[in-house]
Amino acid sequence: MGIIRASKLIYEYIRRDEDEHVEEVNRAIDQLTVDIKKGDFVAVLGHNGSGKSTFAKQINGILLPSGGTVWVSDMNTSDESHIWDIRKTAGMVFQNPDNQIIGNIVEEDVGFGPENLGVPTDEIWKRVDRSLAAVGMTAYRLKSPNKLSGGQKQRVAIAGVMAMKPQCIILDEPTAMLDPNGRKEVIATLHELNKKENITILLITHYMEEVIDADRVIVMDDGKLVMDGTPREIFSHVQELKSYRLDVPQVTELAWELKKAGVDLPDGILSREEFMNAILPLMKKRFPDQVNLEGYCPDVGTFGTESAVK
Ligand SMILES: Nc1ncnc2c1ncn2[C@@H]1O[C@H](COP(=O)(O)OP(=O)(O)OP(=O)(O)O)[C@@H](O)[C@H]1O
Repeated sequence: MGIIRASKLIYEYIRRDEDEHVEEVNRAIDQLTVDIKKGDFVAVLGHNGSGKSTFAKQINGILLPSGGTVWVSDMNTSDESHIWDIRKTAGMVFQNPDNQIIGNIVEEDVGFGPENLGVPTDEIWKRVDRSLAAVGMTAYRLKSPNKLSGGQKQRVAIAGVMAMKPQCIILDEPTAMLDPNGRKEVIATLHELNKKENITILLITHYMEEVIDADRVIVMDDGKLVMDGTPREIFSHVQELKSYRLDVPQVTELAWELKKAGVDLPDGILSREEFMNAILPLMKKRFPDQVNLEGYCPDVGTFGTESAVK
């Protein structure tokens, strides 16, 4: 059984008037059932308001279910006696690292979580060393977080969560405030943590190119789980994704348009090689003077971003 499980989960935001009468009920999560395997890298996609953040907050016990159940490592989040163990097991990283970083210098910030948990001092330092190394921030340990770039700050926030030794980390749009380089740094860090430390990752994101290397992608719409599969499977369903108001990576969209026009291309996300192999003979035929001898047409490279082309 998985490390995070939700069964028929319902969450309703309820607005009440001064007399505590219910004025409005907004069902943000509607009968969501999902089972996340330990060690998986799972990306959660969904349009604004589809319920992604509400789901994340249920895992960490910030919000408790209105119906159904969430288990983290077999602990029911509705059982108050488990709340601290649940938070140690499932760490949360939010969109804005400034809200999560409190230390005056980086190493102090990373040690803050374990210190609060009462971890002995020498063990705290071991964890700080290990966490900073894992996110590639050892060289910055004595710097003030204010002097760091957005991507570096977010890596410090991730190190701070890692120092609590979680089995999984849930990240709610951790790259939303970062520039493309910062985004790449953070996503690469998450894959390192997942592969080397076997930390389960649940990444909520709006950026399609960030889900391409995930083991599994789940798509939410209107509080429900509407798609579930590998990135390749999910991106094979361009029309369905569009019906949930999700953008498809440019290169996938291009491949889809080419297929509609009769070009023989494989389904799903194309590797650069698959795309080139399929498209180059056609390009050479159509624009013989513009395709160089290495078989690389510079214009093709602009069809998708590096990461989307993979
Ligand atoms: N504090 C709140 N009070 C009332 N309704 C809320 C609250 N937070 C979220 N909602 C509503 O719950 C639904 C799901 O919101 P949620 O923030 O979970 O979606 P999301 O997929 O994370 O969106 P986004 O991508 O914009 O962050 C939306 O209809 C939203 O308006």
